Amino acid sequence: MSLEKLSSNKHYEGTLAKYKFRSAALGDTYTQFNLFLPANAAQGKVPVLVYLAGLTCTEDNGAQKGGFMRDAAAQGIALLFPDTSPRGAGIDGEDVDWDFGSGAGFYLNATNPKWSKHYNMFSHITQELPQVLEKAGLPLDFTRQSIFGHSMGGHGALTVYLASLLSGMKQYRSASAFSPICEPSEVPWGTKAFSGYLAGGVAEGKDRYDATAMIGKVKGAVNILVDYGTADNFLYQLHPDKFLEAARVAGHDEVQVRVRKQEGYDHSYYFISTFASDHIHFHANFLKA
Ligand SMILES: N[C@@H](CCC(=O)N[C@@H](CSC=O)C(=O)NCC(=O)O)C(=O)O
Repeated sequence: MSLEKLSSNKHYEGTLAKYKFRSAALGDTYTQFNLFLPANAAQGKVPVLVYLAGLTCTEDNGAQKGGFMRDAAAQGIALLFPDTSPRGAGIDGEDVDWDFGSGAGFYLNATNPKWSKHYNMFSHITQELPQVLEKAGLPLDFTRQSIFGHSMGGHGALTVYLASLLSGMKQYRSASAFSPICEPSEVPWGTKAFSGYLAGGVAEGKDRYDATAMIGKVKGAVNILVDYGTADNFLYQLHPDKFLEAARVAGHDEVQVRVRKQEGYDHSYYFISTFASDHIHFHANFLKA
């Protein structure tokens, strides 16, 4: 599990580096990630904010187009950008569709035997990456960790965060999302992923990986921010209104769950980078508390 550094660039007085390692969680395939370390990481461990990208993305989309680094550098927060799926697993059909298989890991642990050796992005994000980075001696404080993401990655951020609360682990301090798939068990992207990756199909997905179903089960306080655009051509896949309604029914008020409707914005990184600063500052409130 040793890390190989592939590139390094000075960025806002810190460093953005790309690494590669052989992942056990992803079935012994090579995976890559980008890591931004702010300048103050030279003095000691810094908090970590994990960014999960969407369908068709790699570890590069958020790092190159998200516009997150200026504020992360100013706040002294590291940014971790994992890939969105295993690569080159050699599974029949994994490279056929853009919304299933490669580039579309959905941040779950597959239980369908066809996919379960490799498609374990949930374990990769929540366990393997923190262990590998800590073992490598990188100056990261995983006791101060939060998570955010876009679209499929927004679904990932919300469900990883809520799963950690429901398990009692509280691994993450806060979660935020740009145009997340909030109710995957009711929309085409999600039902396709759950039917394919999970032995128990959509019912298993609804129980374990559906933010709208999960938020209703969380009893304690949550720290969640969601932004979506009214001109998003994928809005029918997202259901932010359903997530908000479920949160309110469960007693989570606007301090705990804030869902913002942004007029005229679409699904792109132009939208994400417009509100990037808000999301970094939202997480900084909890990571630096
Ligand atoms: N190929 C698709 C569009 C794919 C797309 O829009 N991907 C989004 C994430 S969608 C949900 O997870 C994305 O982030 N793309 C990468 C980027 O840099 O914009 C089509 O043809 O419609």
